[in-house]
Amino acid sequence: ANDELDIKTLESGWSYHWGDVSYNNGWEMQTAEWKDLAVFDDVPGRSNDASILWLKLSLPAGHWRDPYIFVDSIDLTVQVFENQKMTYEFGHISLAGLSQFQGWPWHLIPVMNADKPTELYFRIYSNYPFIGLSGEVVIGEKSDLLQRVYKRGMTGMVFIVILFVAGILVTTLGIIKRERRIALSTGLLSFDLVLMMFAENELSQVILNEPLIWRYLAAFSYFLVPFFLGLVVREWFSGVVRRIALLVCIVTCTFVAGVIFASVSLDVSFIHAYGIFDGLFILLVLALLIGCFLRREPLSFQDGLVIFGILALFLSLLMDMFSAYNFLFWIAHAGQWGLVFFTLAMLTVYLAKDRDQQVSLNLLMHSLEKQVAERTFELTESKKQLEQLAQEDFLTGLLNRRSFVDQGKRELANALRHHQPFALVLFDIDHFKNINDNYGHGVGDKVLEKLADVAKRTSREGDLVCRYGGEEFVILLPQSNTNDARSFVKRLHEALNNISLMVNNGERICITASIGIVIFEQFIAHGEDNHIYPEVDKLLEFMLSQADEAMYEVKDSGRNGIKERAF
Ligand SMILES: Nc1nc2c(ncn2[C@@H]2O[C@H](COP(=O)(O)OP(=O)(O)OP(=O)(O)O)[C@@H](O)[C@H]2O)c(=O)[nH]1
Repeated sequence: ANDELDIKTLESGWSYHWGDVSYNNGWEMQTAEWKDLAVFDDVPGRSNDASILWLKLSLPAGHWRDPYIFVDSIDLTVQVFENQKMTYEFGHISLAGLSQFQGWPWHLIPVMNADKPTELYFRIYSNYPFIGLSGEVVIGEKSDLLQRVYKRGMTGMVFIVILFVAGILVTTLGIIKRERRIALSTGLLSFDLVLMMFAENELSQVILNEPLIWRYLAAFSYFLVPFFLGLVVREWFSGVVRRIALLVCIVTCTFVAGVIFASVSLDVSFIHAYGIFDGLFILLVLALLIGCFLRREPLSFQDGLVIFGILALFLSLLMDMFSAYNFLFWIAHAGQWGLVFFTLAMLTVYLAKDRDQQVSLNLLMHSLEKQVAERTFELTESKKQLEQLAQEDFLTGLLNRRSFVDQGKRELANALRHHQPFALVLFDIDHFKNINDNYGHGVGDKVLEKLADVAKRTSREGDLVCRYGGEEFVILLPQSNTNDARSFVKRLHEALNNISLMVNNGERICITASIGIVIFEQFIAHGEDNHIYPEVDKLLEFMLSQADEAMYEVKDSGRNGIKERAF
């Protein structure tokens, strides 16, 4: 890029002089003792009290139209002289050689007479451990240099935008998903990093030429990184690391409060805090990382991603730090990659967490639905059972009296509507009392069960078989004419007579029954205006009483027989 744009790195032609040299009352540069400087950003032989360094740059003649020298950064303030005139000043260095920190912007220093060999003198002030020029020092056309610095700034802006968008995404998603604390802590950290990166970006200086303000913003957002990182870790992890994270937050806040107090009350510039903070930063983030690994539970994929993010952030800031201390060569945007990795890792974790929640929510819904379906099925079943129990006679399982009356009335109404004949059979076991008395109630029950079984099997599907009283049974036969009813009652009589039950002593019990039958065929044939019983509601009652009477006639005439009444 340097070749394309005709930009040259200024590697040679430098010499230095520690301490001030008179330039105001007589130009003493020629008499001052200059030593050759191989690398301009690491000037040897500084004594403890030296806060002024002079640098001399011998420039050969060049063919420039509008030549400028670009310097990445200067510690801390500078005056530049050419032809015994000050041509550039950043900050103000007094005659007595005192100055104040003004921020760390990049510099474009004009070169007035570049068409012939010229000498440039840099009067640099610093009460900071570092003094001199740092980063890149190049010469070129002003427009080329600006183009380069803007390009670099724009690259940085891409990282900033990614970080900003990721921050907004995480925060919004978190708020929607009601995970405010994780969302806010991650969002705050992202926005803190955005502020730090923007304040340090080349373009911030173009937007507002106030390097000191940008430095304040950059410094305090940097100092607060462990605090927000601590918040994220606290929200994300459980166990001992939460306590470590709390400690990290407290230490960071105390540090920031101390820096503010020192710069306001003790008039100590906050840039001195950088050196202390860099060490503290390493300790705090290491503590957080170790804390993350101290957990008893195994690390999940998401935990791993969070740790990876913190590690990337840590390494990138470490690289930035090292390059600032000249341990590493100047790496532009080294740190920014780490920040982007961190935010993207957090975003991925967040989305993964969101997906997991969705999946477990679906699973939960599924199992809930299943449980509800099972319970509903059980309830319906028990309801059915209860309904059946309410209709059944508990001993024989036949219809009980109440449900027989209900269903019987419905059947009769149907029969009348469709003009179909029907019959009703009522029977009673003869001398049942004797069975109870002779063999016990249990045997009596067995006889009743057996009898119910026989009655059920003898009748048809649609017949209503009911245990009407103790040993009294009723069967309603819908759609049965006289013939059907007679043949049924005959079959029933035989079946009942055939019942035999073996008791314990080997004796056989046989039973007989007295049966009354009422047949309604003529009534139906003559229509509902029949004078005998027009009221449908009372029809069943009437049939029952008629059957009862018929049955008692059998009893009176010696039992074990059938009596019929027809209407
Ligand atoms: N084992 C048993 N006995 C019952 C049940 N319900 C009623 N009984 C008995 O049935 C008998 C009915 O007796 P009765 O009304 O005198 O009539 P019976 O002995 O059958 O004589 P007749 O009907 O005149 O032939 C009584 O002894 C009742 O205790 C029951 O659920 N189980």
